[in-house]
Amino acid sequence: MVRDYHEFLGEVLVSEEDLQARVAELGREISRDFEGKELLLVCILRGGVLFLTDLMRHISVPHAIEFMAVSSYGTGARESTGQARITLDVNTDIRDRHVILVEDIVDSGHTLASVLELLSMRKPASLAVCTLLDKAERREVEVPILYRGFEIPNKFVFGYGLDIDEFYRNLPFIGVVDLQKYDGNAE
Ligand SMILES: O=P(O)(O)OC[C@H]1O[C@H](OP(=O)(O)OP(=O)(O)O)[C@H](O)[C@@H]1O
Ligand SMILES: Nc1nc2[nH]cnc2c(=O)[nH]1
Repeated sequence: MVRDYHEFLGEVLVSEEDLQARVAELGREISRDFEGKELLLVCILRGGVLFLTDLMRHISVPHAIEFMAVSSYGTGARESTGQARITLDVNTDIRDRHVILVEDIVDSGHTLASVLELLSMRKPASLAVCTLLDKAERREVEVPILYRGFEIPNKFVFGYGLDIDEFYRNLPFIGVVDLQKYDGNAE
């Protein structure tokens, strides 16, 4: 049974109000930076979906959207792993286009590093990263982040696209998981 998140919510790290305000700011910033141009927003599934759909409502320059999926291997569901493999590629030619990668969170950096390596070989006009959350303390490979919603501490978070064991992505805020309570009460 999927449990009520109140049973293991440590704290609300970013409220719905603060999230929405920051997403709107990022959208305005991107719109200013790309004025007169056309954009391609590439969302990395699945966590980035809520962020993408809110962000694009605040981007006033013309933009198309595409999706990629990456699977990582290794240590366990709540640890990043150092290896990432593209399992779903964009469905369009990105050559000479202005591309922004949209992510929910950058942790070790391996997911983004793999995607950036692949896409940069295809010679886009520009390639930038927009992430809602940056867990900078955990970085293992440097990745260039142009647009950043919030830098967050090294805690496991959920909500607004981010899952715990695939659930809770629908919550409108970012919460910290109290892992002792979550794992301790697991069936
Ligand atoms: O910087 P990294 O250490 O590579 O971690 C970041 C990645 O981890 C999460 O995806 P996850 O693999 O949990 O998939 P999901 O988005 O489908 O939940 C997140 O959405 C990023 O893509
Ligand atoms: N749900 C979730 N996924 C992540 N992937 C990397 N860090 C995190 C995190 O804190 N929460």
